[in-house]
Amino acid sequence: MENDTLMKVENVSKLYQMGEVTIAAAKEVSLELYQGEFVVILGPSGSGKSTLLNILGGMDLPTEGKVFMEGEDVTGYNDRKLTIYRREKVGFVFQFYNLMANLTARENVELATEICKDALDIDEVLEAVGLGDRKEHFPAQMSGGEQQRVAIARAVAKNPALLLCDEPTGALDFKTGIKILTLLREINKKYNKTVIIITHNVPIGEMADRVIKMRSGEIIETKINKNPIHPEGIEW
Ligand SMILES: Nc1ncnc2c1ncn2[C@@H]1O[C@H](COP(=O)(O)OP(=O)(O)OP(=O)(O)O)[C@@H](O)[C@H]1O
Repeated sequence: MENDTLMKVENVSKLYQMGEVTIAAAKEVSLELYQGEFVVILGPSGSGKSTLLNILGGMDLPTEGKVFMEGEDVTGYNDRKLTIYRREKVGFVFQFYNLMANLTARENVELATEICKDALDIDEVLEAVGLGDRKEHFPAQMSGGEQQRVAIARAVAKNPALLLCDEPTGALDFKTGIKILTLLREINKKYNKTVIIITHNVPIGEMADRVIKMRSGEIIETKINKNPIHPEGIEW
């Protein structure tokens, strides 16, 4: 693991006012993310994982605190700058792929890269995710695992600084899930991308360089894995 800081989260809270009650979806969260690191954020439902992910990804702003990407204060961005931030700095991978049904695998990736400055070669990335021979297939002609590979290619081809994955194996069977985790680790190494997975699936933490545990909007534990295991060694 390299120690160049990519992101800094400083005392971030996200508060929701529900009538008389204030809900803290995130409570004074502070953390640093390093270049090329593979991080798993673990926590049960309602622990604040999505809230943190949305803030890291520039989809939401905190009520309090600051977020820095490569030294720049994202929390000070206006809407236009936030849009550029999401477009150029962050690649998203979701549980349910979110592909365009009427576009082929290649076109899905192409569409995402068209608006990016430093996009990678689409065909090379599709090869890297193991879809070299399925580029012209539509999502309906592909398995869930293959669709998730397209979604990963789409996120990676933008050449973002950060890859945010929200329960990327949540809709997949165990074996396919392991393959997707293996792919995410390969992408992390090959492109030296910082990858963050959020999940409630505890064993996935074993493959990470660092595991961050959340509960009730707070980070309750951070663990560094000196020897993260190969995803094929994970069982759930
Ligand atoms: N827009 C909102 N308004 C009010 N409360 C919210 C809002 N968004 C999230 N919360 C609350 O904040 C807490 C954290 O939610 P969050 O979605 O971040 O958890 P999570 O760990 O991602 O859960 P899950 O795994 O179920 O997606 C929850 O108690 C949730 O109900």
